[in-house]
Amino acid sequence: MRRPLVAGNWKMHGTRASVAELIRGLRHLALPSSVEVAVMPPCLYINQVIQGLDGKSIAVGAQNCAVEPMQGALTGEVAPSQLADAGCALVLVGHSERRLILGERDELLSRKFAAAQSCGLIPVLCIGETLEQRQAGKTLEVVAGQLGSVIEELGVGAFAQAVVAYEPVWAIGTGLTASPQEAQEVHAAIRAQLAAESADVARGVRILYGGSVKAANAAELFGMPDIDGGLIGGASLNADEFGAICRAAGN
Ligand SMILES: O=C(CO)COP(=O)(O)O
Repeated sequence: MRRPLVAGNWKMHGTRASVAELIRGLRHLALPSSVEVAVMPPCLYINQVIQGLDGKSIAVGAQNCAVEPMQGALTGEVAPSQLADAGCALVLVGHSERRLILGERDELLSRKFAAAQSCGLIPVLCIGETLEQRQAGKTLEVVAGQLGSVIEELGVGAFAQAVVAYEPVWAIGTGLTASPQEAQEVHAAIRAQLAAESADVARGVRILYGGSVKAANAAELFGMPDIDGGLIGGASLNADEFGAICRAAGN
């Protein structure tokens, strides 16, 4: 059985004071041991979060990493090896905000994915269609292209130590959520694409759903057979709400 994963992507939110308060809230949560829980603070606060959560079984991840695995001359970037050194366990690769606002493309993302893995980090590959693409009936084609480019570059075996997050762009931060059936259709297609190359990898890989997940809709989404947890944005900034979402993944 796949162990559900719920990860909170804090995006570009927080100050030292608000992060301290969120850490306090997270420390008080009763979390189900059947669920793996992670938070992804802005890079600046990773250290504060790792120290603050000491003893609490919540993993810490980053929202991005450099294309080069090791430290070196790459101004403004953070190497996967540095994230691992700081105590991170995971890293997001290809969040739609980075694809769309910063122009990150599939080829670059395969390199980040490989760089992260070479340092022992678990990459969480984010894929998903825009509203325009969905309305044009291209959802499965877009998602298959984003996933397929990493499979092509690195081989399906790379997904034995990775997570996929399906995040429809139109559902991010909008309050619109894919219905459990809509999400399940895409998750099943993602798993089938992996299964075409390796049944074992497909069976083991966790595919998270992201896009306006809240305590109120989490259980229904997580109840679908191919949804193995969530990547939570806004709702992860509230410890109690985040805790309720984690508990929904454990039921
Ligand atoms: O982008 C997301 C997580 O990576 C989802 O964000 P929201 O939960 O705020 O819609």
